[in-house]
Amino acid sequence: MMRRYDEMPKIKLPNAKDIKISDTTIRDGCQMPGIVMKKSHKLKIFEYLHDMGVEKLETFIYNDRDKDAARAMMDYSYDFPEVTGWARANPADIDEVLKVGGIRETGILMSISDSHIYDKMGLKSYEEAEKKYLNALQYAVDHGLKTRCHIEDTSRANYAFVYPFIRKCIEIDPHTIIRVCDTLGYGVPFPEEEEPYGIPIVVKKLKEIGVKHIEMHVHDDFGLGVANTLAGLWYGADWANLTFLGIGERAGNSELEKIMAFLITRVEGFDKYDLRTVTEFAQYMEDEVGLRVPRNKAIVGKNIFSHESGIHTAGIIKNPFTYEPFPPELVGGKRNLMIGQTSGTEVVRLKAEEALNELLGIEVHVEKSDSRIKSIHNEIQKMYDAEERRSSVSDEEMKDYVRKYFLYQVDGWEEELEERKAKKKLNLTLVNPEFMPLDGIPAAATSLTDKSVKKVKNGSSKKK
Ligand SMILES: CC(=O)SCCNC(=O)CCNC(=O)[C@H](O)C(C)(C)COP(=O)(O)OP(=O)(O)OC[C@H]1O[C@@H](n2cnc3c(N)ncnc32)[C@H](O)[C@@H]1OP(=O)(O)O
Ligand SMILES: O=C(O)CCC(=O)C(=O)O
Repeated sequence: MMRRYDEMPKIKLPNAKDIKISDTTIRDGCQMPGIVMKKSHKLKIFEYLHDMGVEKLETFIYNDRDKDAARAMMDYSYDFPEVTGWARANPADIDEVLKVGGIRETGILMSISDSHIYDKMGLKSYEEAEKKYLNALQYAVDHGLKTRCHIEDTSRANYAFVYPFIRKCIEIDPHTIIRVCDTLGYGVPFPEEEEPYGIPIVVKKLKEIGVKHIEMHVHDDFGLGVANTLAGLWYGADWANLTFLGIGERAGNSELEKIMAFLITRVEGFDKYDLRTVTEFAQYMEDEVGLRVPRNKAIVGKNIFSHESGIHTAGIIKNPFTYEPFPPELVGGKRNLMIGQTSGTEVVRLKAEEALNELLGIEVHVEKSDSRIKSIHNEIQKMYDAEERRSSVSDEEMKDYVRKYFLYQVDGWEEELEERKAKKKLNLTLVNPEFMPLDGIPAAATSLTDKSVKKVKNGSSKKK
């Protein structure tokens, strides 16, 4: 049977036990136009990353602001994320990393594509680029740093230069992490595609030439960030470098929360990570860092556990597994059933029941076949037919519908009530055995009516 999350088979990833996550929200994420992070933001992000179990992060060290934040992060003395540096391929930049004190690893930017070497850097040849980059790597090693070689723009580079160059990097530092930077998102996850685009082939060949550690850093310009990062992991990379919410240059980076949620829920062996704070983390980014999180954003968007359409809500009410990829608790989220244009009667029944429970203070069960449910559904549908309403029906409005159809009628409600009493058609099923109906009318309802009728007559329960 496959009717529960724990009954679903998990995917096996050959090197699952070696895979680790590094974060670049505070580095590449900060490069996003419009994002300005204060030290307090960086520290809070650092804490959230710690809660999630992220192993490492990288940070700039170019000015006192950067250095101060890096030192403050290290002052937490957390085992993880390890705070690492970021430098261009210059001894001077590496000196800045060393000046922070306490940083044991740095990334070094080694721009590898022709346009980066010749146009951006103004270098005259591959040899000149190679000399500059290897010199910086040697300098970092000589100063006792662990290294990462950030091979920038690998997916638009000439591999007749890339592979021999990387061989020389691992001669200098056999344990260096080779970061495959898909800088403009040109990579593709298809195993048959060759260099420079094919991420699987690039990663496989790097392994073949003796690279021990490979990290994926993938931009999302063509929307393939997550697919390419996973392709890298599947073919032998052991690190994924990501940003929370995918913030970063242009279309951003591959999302930390997506990769982690995928690994935790779908792949064997990732219990070490914990995403229970990510919904709150996203809210923090919205409230404090000023980033708007789209409501349909995977994993953390407000809609991720919101359901409105008839078939979906009816399924969810019976078993949330039908239309939820994982339980909301896993990411600190909350299920939200709503009534809107595409809703059927089952969700109206549930929401009516909830409204009654709240209004009456007792547990009430309402049948889907109850004609009043149909009436409420019809009234709501008419509102959408008029094409004026653009939003869902709120819980407050639902209470008004329930007052109108279950507790009294707006026009002639007394007669209707008498008629129903006479016909004994006040057919709420009252689950609470202690509840004593008063002449067939729920007691709480009678005490509500005077006030509520006035409210309805004022028009506050009119269609919105
Ligand atoms: C793809 C990426 O995300 S790369 C990271 C991008 N992030 C950032 O740029 C943010 C941090 N940057 C900074 O604070 C500044 O740019 C600094 C401190 C690094 C340098 O500032 P400046 O000296 O004023 O240089 P500026 O920013 O104008 O230009 C960047 C320089 O870096 C050089 N550079 C680019 N890539 C590399 C590289 N791989 N190795 C060494 N130098 C490089 C450029 O050639 C350029 O120098 P040039 O003008 O002498 O040719
Ligand atoms: O430091 C890196 O990851 C390389 C620069 C970069 O951000 C990129 O290539 O996209």
